[in-house]
Amino acid sequence: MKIKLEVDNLSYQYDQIDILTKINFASKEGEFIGLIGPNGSGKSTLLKNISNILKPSKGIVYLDDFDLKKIKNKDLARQVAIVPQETNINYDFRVEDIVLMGRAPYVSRWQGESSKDIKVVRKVMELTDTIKLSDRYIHQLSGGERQRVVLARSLAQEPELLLLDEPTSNLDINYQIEIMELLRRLNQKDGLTILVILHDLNLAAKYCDRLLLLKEGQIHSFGTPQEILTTKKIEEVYGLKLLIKQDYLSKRPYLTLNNKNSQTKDRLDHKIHLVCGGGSARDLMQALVESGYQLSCGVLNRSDSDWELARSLEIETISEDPFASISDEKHKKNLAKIKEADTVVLTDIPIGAGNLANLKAVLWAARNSKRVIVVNSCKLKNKDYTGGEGRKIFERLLREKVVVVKEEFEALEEIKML
Ligand SMILES: Nc1ncnc2c1ncn2[C@@H]1O[C@H](COP(=O)(O)OP(=O)(O)OP(=O)(O)O)[C@@H](O)[C@H]1O
Repeated sequence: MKIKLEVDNLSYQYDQIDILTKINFASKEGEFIGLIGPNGSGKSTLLKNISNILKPSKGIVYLDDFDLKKIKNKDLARQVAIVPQETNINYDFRVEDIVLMGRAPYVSRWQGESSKDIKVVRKVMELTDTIKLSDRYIHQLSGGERQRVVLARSLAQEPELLLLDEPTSNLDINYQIEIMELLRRLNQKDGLTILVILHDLNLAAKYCDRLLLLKEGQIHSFGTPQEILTTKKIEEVYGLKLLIKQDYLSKRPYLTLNNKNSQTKDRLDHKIHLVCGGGSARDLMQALVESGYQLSCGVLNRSDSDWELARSLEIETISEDPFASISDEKHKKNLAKIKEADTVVLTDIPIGAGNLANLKAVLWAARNSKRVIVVNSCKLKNKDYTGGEGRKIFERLLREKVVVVKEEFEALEEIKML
């Protein structure tokens, strides 16, 4: 059965200092939640409150609608396991014996461990690749090996809710991926509900269903990776401007450092309106933002990949319904943005009926002495889904005074030459 976690109005104080304030959230059954936030924002404290290591100063934690405080320790240990941040173990036991300790909630005091206990221990040691460490002593292990042993011990509890405090912090890149993949399998196949603290936001984006973003002991926001990992929210919480792209296949965000952070903050006094679509501005859009240009986009159909990217970069965008042709209203807005712009860039959009108005808008720009840069690659030359009408407009455009470049990066070079 999948377990549901609910945290109701939880506050926590250390030495009368508020560490967590009014935390409210609920997981769905069998959900994979990432807990993110800067150092000291209260992530570990929240995890400890949920696992009963700390008692909330106010508020209640519910497991499947049962108040956690009222659940007996042994029962709780069958439902909830925690993999702590600190994996130092004060006693020097063999690895296999440490993992076997995870069976304590099941082992009868009189009969000792059963064959089932042994079977579970073997299974979780295989899953965590710790079998080969079975006879080693815990103090002989590296930080990463110890982390996997502690995870194995928690899995041996066969919990329904697994809480993990930075389980990948000591792991090399191979084990990081392996452990996250293992957690995903346990979540998807066995229905294990997971709440995991992660500092690596890309791992969080890749694996979690939803992210709980903490700031100074309060929930800043809670939602899907796409909703949470936006440049705006990350800047609000971490004070850092990151570039956020979207993975082409999974559609999940991924973050890269913006090397020109300071330049981005000093925005250039140059407005660019980008007419794009279908991923044709994938690299250019980010490069322009990174370079500090004031960017607008339009008209883009919602859910188009360029629209998604523009949204994640928080670029002002004129949007149209998915697959709809551009309405008069949106066309006018597009022209208004073009009027404001210093430069208009047309990327390699496919010429479909939906894009005719966009082509007309760029033609209007060129005829009204706007600086227009056209990324003219073969798709635009060859593919016209409008029975020739789009092609005619495009040819008219090329007869105007426009700068034609072949590839996206050349458009950026051209803009920079101004
Ligand atoms: N035992 C303690 N006594 C007093 N204050 C504490 C104690 N443990 C943590 N704190 C404080 O509580 C706040 C939240 O700490 P917590 O460890 O929960 O943050 P975190 O988000 O997990 O940080 P990190 O990312 O660095 O692990 C911090 O300001 C910390 O200094």
